[in-house]
Amino acid sequence: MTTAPVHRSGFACFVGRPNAGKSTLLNAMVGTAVAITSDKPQTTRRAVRGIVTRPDAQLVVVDTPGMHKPRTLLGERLDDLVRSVWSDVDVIAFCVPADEAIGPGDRRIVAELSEQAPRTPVLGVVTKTDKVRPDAVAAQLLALSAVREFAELVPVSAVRGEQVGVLCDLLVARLPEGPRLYPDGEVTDEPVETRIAELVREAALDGVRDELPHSLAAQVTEMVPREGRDDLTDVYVTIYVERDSQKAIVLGHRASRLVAVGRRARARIEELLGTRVYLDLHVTVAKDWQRDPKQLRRLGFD
Ligand SMILES: Nc1nc2c(ncn2[C@@H]2O[C@H](COP(=O)(O)OP(=O)(O)OP(=O)(O)O)[C@@H](O)[C@H]2O)c(=O)[nH]1
Repeated sequence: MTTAPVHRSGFACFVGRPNAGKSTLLNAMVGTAVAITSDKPQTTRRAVRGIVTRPDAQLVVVDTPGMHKPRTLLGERLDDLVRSVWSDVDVIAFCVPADEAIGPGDRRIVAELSEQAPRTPVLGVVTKTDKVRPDAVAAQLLALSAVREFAELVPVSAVRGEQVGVLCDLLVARLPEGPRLYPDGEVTDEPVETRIAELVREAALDGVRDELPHSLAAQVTEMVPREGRDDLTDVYVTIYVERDSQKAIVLGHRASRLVAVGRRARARIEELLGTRVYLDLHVTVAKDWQRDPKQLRRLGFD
């Protein structure tokens, strides 16, 4: 007698300190760059979803911003967002990088996880295993196992693609039985405008120094097909900074930096839209937008 194969579907999320490698892991798992990544902490500000569709399962991965001690209104909103995601998923992967000691920040997140999602299974993931020797990976797994009880412990290297499939299998195993939630071929349900704004922000963040990243936001103000052309899209994006000095940094000498940012972002947006793109970037100062409820709402951080 044969039984019908089981199909599972549901939601997972990656949790961890900023820079733990969550977005990179999500991208490796989905196979397409959905969430943006950078070497600056706190790059991710939205619950971007990556969708893995395979014959036996559909896993929707929700990427959350790195947790941190909130210092601004934006910080508080981000933490609220993270918590609302936790209580809404079937399985959580708690990530720590192999090359950094587990510290109070990690323990705080773990404690909050236990409080906010007491019944959700949590997998312990050691990321960036390619950065250290195998014995250090083993030591980190041991250290992680002392933090709390995990449903599974998994070492991964998103950059080398090592163990990413294993992690995916373990996440899928924790999903309930159910039909597909999204059509085949869909990798994210983020609106295209959001993905475009994120691509611009990613390009603008590249190479800037410490304090700017948190002050930078981007928003698509208009996106229209060029009249009479089906192969060209006009895209208008505003980049927000908090101070004049930051505007000068983003623009660069005679706007040379902005031009380079535009060139890089345009290539990615063309890939995304499948048309040629005319990209118009405009930099504007929105004073202290991270602390201003009205501005936060306008930029979509409700
Ligand atoms: N060597 C190595 N580097 C990695 C790996 N995964 C991520 N990184 C790097 O670590 C940095 C942070 O990665 P992200 O994926 O942006 O980290 P995140 O946890 O999503 O960060 P936030 O968005 O700030 O929460 C980037 O420079 C990545 O290239 C890995 O498997 N190996």
